[in-house]
Amino acid sequence: MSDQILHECGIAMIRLRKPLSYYIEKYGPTYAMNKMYILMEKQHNRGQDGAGIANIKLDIEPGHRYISRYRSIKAQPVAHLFKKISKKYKRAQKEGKGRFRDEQWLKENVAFTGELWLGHLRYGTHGMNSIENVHPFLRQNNWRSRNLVMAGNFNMTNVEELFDLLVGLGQHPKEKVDTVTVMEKIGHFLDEEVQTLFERYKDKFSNREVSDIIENELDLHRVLKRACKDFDGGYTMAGVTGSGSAFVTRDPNGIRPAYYYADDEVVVVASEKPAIKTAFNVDYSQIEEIKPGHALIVNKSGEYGQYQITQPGEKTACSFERIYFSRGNDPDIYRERKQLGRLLVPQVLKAINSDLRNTVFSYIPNTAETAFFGMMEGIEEYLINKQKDIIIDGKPSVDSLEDILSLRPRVEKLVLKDVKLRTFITDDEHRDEMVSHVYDTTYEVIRKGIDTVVVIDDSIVRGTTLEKSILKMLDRLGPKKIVVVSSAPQIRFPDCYGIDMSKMGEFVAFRAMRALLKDQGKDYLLGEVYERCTRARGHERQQNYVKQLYEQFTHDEISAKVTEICRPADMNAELEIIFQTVDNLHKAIPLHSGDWYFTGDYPTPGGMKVVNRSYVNYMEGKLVRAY
Ligand SMILES: NC(=O)CC[C@H](N)C(=O)O
Repeated sequence: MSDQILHECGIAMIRLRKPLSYYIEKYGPTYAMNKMYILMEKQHNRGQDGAGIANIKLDIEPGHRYISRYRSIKAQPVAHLFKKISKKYKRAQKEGKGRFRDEQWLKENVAFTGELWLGHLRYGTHGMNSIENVHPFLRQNNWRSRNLVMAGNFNMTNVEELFDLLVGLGQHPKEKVDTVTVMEKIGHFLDEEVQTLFERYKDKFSNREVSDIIENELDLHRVLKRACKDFDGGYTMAGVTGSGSAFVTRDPNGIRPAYYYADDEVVVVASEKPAIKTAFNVDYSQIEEIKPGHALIVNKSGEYGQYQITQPGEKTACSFERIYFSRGNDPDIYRERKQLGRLLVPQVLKAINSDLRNTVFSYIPNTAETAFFGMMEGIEEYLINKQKDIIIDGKPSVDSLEDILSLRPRVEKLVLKDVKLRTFITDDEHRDEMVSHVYDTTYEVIRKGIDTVVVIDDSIVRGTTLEKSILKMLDRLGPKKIVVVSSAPQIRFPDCYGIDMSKMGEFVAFRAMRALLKDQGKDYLLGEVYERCTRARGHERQQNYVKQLYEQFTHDEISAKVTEICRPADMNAELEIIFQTVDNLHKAIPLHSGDWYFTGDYPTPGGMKVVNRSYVNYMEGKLVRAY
């Protein structure tokens, strides 16, 4: 990925299903902490802002702490958290001696030794990047079962409405941060559930007995059904109660990912499968997806199941997870990325005039590497078929047979990513120069004026890194032509379900469409669409009016204009930018069909509102998020 887009959060949950002493004996006292560390570290790709972790101890006597939480916004937040936690363990080992292996002593004296863990990696899409906004969030209460600890990978498109609903319920929230809004909504119905159970049993039992009954009978299924019905967005929300029940619930379209594994020792949940696989060394086929519109609920005694929370809609899981965000060592994702590269081959061959002798193939590190392998397999296949044809035809006339058979695609590592250089010199010209050195290249492998360079990237969002860094750098090598290939289609519309790209005017595809309108004297359409968007404001069901602007042009016209925009002023080589088609995207990634950023087809009414609002913001010159 050359243009950085910030995105995503990751969740990690572990519930030990047997008494703590079982694990102490079998694996040692640090078992769950170690597993949690791996689970979170293997998802570090999902949170650039911070990380947090909470731990709940089951069945603690009154007077002892049973909820612990740490959060960090340090440069390596996961490592920072676990350094602090392991310090506690080390001290306990030193001071406790033999008691370090005693369940009772550990739980009474050492934090983070409970049976239930909830971890989170954050990239914020709402609110600032401050420690207060790092998950898990706590909603505290003196009744154990009313305590709620929450963390999520989510973005709601109707936070304002949800906030108003809370006020309507009689609450008085002190902030508008989306995680608080969502937690307060769930917390409200958790309170009601506890209260209902209390009313039911209070005449027959003492209050202390009722508390126990409540903890055992707490119906999170009912709580979530009531709380989630007004959510509009993409979400995987995880929560645990002070009494030790837990849930992870997923939006009706399955936009955000969630996977789990369970056996008689543990229930584990994570945003990505490879994290579970690596941490617990289980078979891939044993890791299941939490179904869209469902919640995985683990009750206080450790029983678990999936329950329907909202009416599941069409499954439109985010395809960007597969193209770029998620780790590429998931076997399905690996295959899909390769297939994305392979499907681009016909377009690539056209761009290089099938001249493999004078073409060098390369990729932008690191996320485009897998697509690159797929593209090269496709090129090799083409070559073998070509060689076969020539031999079968018996016409090796152009070259000698040996020449034909020895031809191999030329592959070089042309683009290297370096650390960002500090832009301490503040004038624009020098800042641009520093930006251009984020990447470096390999010299003397390109034949000047003869070779074409093909580089594949996973996506092109704003096009600025291409223009300011990569193309300038590659052009200095003196190639005849540069072909940039994007394994993702043109990003035309904003995201509002977890990826931080809601300012439409920044997308290079949008700028291209805008320039084409101007070239063709169709500028008047901008105002027409603006009117439609403003007239629709406040309406629940809206259409995506911005689509009409893109519909004026073909895929190729937009690609050609993107090429023009990204071309640095002083570039010598010819340039061509190629994008994946949406059809091929779906062929490569059939089970994750969420494609609103490419097509404008949002799966929820809130998404339609966001795209129109984003356009209005653009027209009014407001550089703000559209949700
Ligand atoms: N990327 C995410 O999932 C963000 C979660 C939440 N909206 C936050 O800003 O904290």
